[in-house]
Amino acid sequence: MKVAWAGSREAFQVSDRMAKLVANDPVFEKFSKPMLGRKELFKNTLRKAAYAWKLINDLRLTEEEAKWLRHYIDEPNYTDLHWEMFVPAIEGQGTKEQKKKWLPLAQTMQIIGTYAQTELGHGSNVQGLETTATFDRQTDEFVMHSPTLTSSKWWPGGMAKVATHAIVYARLIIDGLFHGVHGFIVQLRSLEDHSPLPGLTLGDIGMKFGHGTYNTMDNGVLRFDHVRIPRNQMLMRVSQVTKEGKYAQSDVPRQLLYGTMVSVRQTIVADASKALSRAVCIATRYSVVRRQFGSRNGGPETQVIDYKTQQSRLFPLLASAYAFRFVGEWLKSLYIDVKQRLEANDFSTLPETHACTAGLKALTTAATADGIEECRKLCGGHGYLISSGLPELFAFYVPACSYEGENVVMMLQVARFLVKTVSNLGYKQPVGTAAYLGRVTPLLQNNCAVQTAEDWLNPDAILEAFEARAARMVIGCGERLAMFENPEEGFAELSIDLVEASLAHCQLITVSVFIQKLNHEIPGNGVKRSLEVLCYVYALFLLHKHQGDFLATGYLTPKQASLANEQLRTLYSKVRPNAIAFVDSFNHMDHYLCSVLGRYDGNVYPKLYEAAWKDPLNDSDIVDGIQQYVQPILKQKLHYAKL
Ligand SMILES: CCCCC/C=C\C/C=C\C/C=C\C=C\C(=O)SCCNC(=O)CCNC(=O)[C@H](O)C(C)(C)COP(=O)(O)OP(=O)(O)OC[C@H]1O[C@@H](n2cnc3c(N)ncnc32)[C@H](O)[C@@H]1OP(=O)(O)O
Ligand SMILES: Cc1cc2nc3c(=O)[nH]c(=O)nc-3n(C[C@H](O)[C@H](O)[C@H](O)COP(=O)(O)OP(=O)(O)OC[C@H]3O[C@@H](n4cnc5c(N)ncnc54)[C@H](O)[C@@H]3O)c2cc1C
Repeated sequence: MKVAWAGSREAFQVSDRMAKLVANDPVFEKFSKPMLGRKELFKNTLRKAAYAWKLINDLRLTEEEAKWLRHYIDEPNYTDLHWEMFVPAIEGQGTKEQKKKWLPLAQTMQIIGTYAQTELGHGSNVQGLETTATFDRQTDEFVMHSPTLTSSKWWPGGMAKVATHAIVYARLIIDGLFHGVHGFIVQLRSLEDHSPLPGLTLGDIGMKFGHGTYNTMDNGVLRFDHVRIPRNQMLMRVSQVTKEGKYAQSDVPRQLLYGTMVSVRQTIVADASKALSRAVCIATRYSVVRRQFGSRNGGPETQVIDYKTQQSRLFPLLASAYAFRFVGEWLKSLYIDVKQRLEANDFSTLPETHACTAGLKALTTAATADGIEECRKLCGGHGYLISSGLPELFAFYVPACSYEGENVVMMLQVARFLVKTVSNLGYKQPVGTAAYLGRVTPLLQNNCAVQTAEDWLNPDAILEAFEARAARMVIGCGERLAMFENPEEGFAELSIDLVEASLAHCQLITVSVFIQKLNHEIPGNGVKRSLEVLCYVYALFLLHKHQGDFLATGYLTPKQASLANEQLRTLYSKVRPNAIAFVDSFNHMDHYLCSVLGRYDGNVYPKLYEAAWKDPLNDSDIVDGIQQYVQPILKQKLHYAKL
């Protein structure tokens, strides 16, 4: 099962080796983080990042090993942006010459980069960005400028205090004409003394949600006051500006400029499965340890994991962690395929890849953020302690619903893809994840044939249900859209339904990938049978949660929906015996979980009690302030005007 979760034996070995390397190195201790002030916290992160970079070089780690090392260090910091956005942006949007010049500097960290796209006034709407890059043909330079307060670059990670360079997205202006938003390599700080270069105002945007989590990252604000950069620092794979000031758009889609975001969105889906698996591991292990009520004749109380309500909240999240793991693997292969096609200027799968990365990013991050919070609640009061590991995990994770594409905005991109697919049905057969829309007649006409709860243990019945639901919602939106004279107005008016139809489409993808994974990639019987149970839990949980869609579209009867719920209850009883095996298969070390409740040894109460005494407030019995502010109250016998 560990290999099934890791994806392969080799992947398991790499991640296991890196997890142990981090867990066994005191430099990467993290329990004390919440007690540090912002400056200490940040300096601590710089120290860890420097030590990690030395480890990577001393141990000659591979790129894959280094990714896992950074992952298990589990601390947002400037290297995230450098490796996951700055370098990929140059790789994806730079010319051969630009890659030849900048990549060696970036790959040896002689320069440290960030990705500066979002501004105070615009994040989702990239075409609305205000920073300008005006071409000066006299000097063969671009003049970077922040014309308004809202044009201030705002949020880029690592930009406030560390990054020496940035990919800055700005409006290209030539002779007063706007030629779209493009990326520009801009140096921010001196490589000698790290001071901001002339014309640049740089700072941190302030503390973020949760204490010890994202405040290890220096998300920055940046303003330009007519800063000049050479013309060859505009990323020119997609579009070019000649020395004479002529703008040329290559025969590649302008959306390749968005390629870095697509790349990160597909990694975010894999990250969602990791984050959700951490929370589920903690909540499952604790639910086995925790006993409450149910004692018979002085015997032990009931383990809370045996309550059906606890199972109905926990096991769908366990199943979702596996579903997101598998769909993340599938999405990565889709992304690798599109990257290879782009090399050959084949853009045929770019729209679908964009829709899948956008939609699955939104689906998995929303479900994971909600799931982490549910896991905190599943642990009762102790889930609210920092030592449970859950509050910090939640605070670290929730911005994923906003960054790399705000979730609703992303779902609207899926809707745009689906509407276009439906409008082309007459003369273009949909393929890939939209292929089911090419079979709408049976999907619109045939209703569910399930007669018993057992009938739901059939992948074909489940697949047909999810295809019919999505098809009927998408086609329904298409039909209502057709009634609007102005398609854009119709899209805006129907956007709520369109987002719901997009969610149905994305849930179909996750269910379908889970089924495919079981049918084609999981060998043998034991692991396969166990994962089949989780696949049915995932699918039937979604069907139950969204039964309104299945009923409203006429595909399911209330009886069939009730049979699905009955089967779900039965499935929970099948998950229960393997619950700990499922979470142990994540191979999360105690260091990574950073949770007293989720300890592998289950030794919760003594360790909870021990952790309490580490709080600085327990350094003394009579703490500072008692004499000055509490004793007087006790002695003054003051009271309300009217007792
Ligand atoms: C740092 C990484 C560490 C490891 C990774 C893990 C986690 C991350 C950790 C922490 C976070 C750290 C950093 C966070 C960074 C950021 O957040 S970077 C900034 C992210 N910002 C966004 O995502 C902005 C979202 N907005 C957009 O992408 C675009 O504005 C939007 C697509 C919404 C609209 O673009 P626009 O140009 O206006 O296009 P249209 O809607 O008009 O569509 C025109 C056509 O283009 C197609 N299209 C749009 N985008 C793409 C794309 N990416 N690829 C391919 N095609 C695209 C669209 O479908 C339309 O096609 P049709 O005309 O319909 O055919
Ligand atoms: C922790 C963190 C790290 C980040 N790091 C970086 C970074 O390194 N580099 C970088 O460039 N950026 C970064 N960002 C910024 C991030 O990319 C943006 O915050 C994100 O893209 C959301 O954009 P926004 O803030 O403009 O949201 P908005 O779009 O302003 O969202 C506000 C509300 O408006 C709604 N809305 C917006 N448009 C529409 C529409 N057309 N239809 C319907 N509803 C709509 C949204 O659904 C949302 O409910 C980071 C953000 C965070 C939180």
